[in-house]
Amino acid sequence: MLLNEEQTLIRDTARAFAQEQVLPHVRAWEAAGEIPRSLLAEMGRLGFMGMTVPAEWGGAGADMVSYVLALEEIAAADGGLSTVMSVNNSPDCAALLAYGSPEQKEKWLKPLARGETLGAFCLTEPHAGSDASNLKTRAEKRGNGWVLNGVKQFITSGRTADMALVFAVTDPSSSKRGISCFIVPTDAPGYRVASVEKKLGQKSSDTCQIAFEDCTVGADAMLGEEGEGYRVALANLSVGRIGIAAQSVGMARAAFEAARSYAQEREAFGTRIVNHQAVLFRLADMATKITVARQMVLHAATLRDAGRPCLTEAAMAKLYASEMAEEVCSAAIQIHGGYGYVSDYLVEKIWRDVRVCQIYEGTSDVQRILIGRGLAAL
Ligand SMILES: CC(C)(COP(=O)(O)OP(=O)(O)OC[C@H]1O[C@@H](n2cnc3c(N)ncnc32)[C@H](O)[C@@H]1OP(=O)(O)O)[C@@H](O)C(=O)NCCC(=O)NCCSC(=O)CCS(=O)O
Repeated sequence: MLLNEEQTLIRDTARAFAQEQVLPHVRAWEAAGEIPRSLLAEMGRLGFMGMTVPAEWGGAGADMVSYVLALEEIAAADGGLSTVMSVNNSPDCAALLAYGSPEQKEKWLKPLARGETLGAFCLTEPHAGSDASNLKTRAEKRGNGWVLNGVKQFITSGRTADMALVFAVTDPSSSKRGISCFIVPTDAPGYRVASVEKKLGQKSSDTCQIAFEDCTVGADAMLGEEGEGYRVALANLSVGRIGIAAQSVGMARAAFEAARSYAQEREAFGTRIVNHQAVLFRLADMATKITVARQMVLHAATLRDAGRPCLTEAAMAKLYASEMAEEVCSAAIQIHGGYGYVSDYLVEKIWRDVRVCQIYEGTSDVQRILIGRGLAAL
């Protein structure tokens, strides 16, 4: 796909930012389990935290193609940071843009899209991941507002976010149509970070279990209509999944580039290892698969920009790109030999970081369900 001038500029800006201001620090942030808030603020100033949000609501007003290009660049520097960016953009900003009232957009979307505040997305529960409508978190009407009780699991930015979109059952007798979405400030009494998970990868971003204990919000906290929450979640997750696919491409590309550089320097059997056909063919396969995945991402994003349905294409992009990325990152370790397995080189980190792309925002098998439904509807 050929990029236009604006898309190229956004990609190049994101690449320079990621390589200069992110990459040199990733080991330190991984060790600290934290990304400096000043960096997120800078990303906000560059327009990366609300990329497809129109300027009137604090965003960059860019298209989806530009968004996935920028996300690939950030992911090529740090997987954890790309996930924070991804959740903030979509589902969070996207859901507020699509379902928020003008007052909600003014109060919550503008600062989120500008990178002045950070968002979390609380759908998953300890017993309800793929089976996302099987929620136990309850929201009960009390006085003029709502009281939330329940536990949410695997919440990106749960400790650092300023606000969260929280999905809770408002009518237990109505199944999927009894779920509503609430905008909850994380300093509301009753929002408690129950634990910060110890993870395989993406350690720079926090992933938390959040307990809602008589967490009280006003009537104006509901996003969308009562009972519309499950739709709000699924509609925005499907778009968010194009972003996860872009992150997968970015991490795979970074591992590929590291392996190519290493192969051009390292010598074995009297020559640089890139001259061994086994290594060169491995690099050729890696580059081909990354290119295929990127085209799938760009295709899904282009459909989205054109206002065309892209549910199946988004699911296909996430499925292929995330599984490809693990394979490519493993091949990059193989090219590095023993050095690929130790922390002197980044490929071991990238391999750890990319694994979750096959799990979060819908596992590979959830993507297969969605693709299968798309095929059945043909
Ligand atoms: C496995 C599932 C795909 C199963 O979905 P369902 O069969 O339960 O859902 P449906 O009955 O098909 O849809 C319900 C409702 O929503 C509407 N809908 C669905 N998709 C869309 C869409 N793309 N756009 C608009 N509307 C949509 C649909 O029409 C129905 O509406 P009506 O009732 O007819 O009015 C699903 O459960 C699934 O995707 N599971 C995976 C969940 C997942 O990805 N979880 C990760 C969440 S991330 C998180 O919580 C924390 C991590 S974070 O990233 O920080």
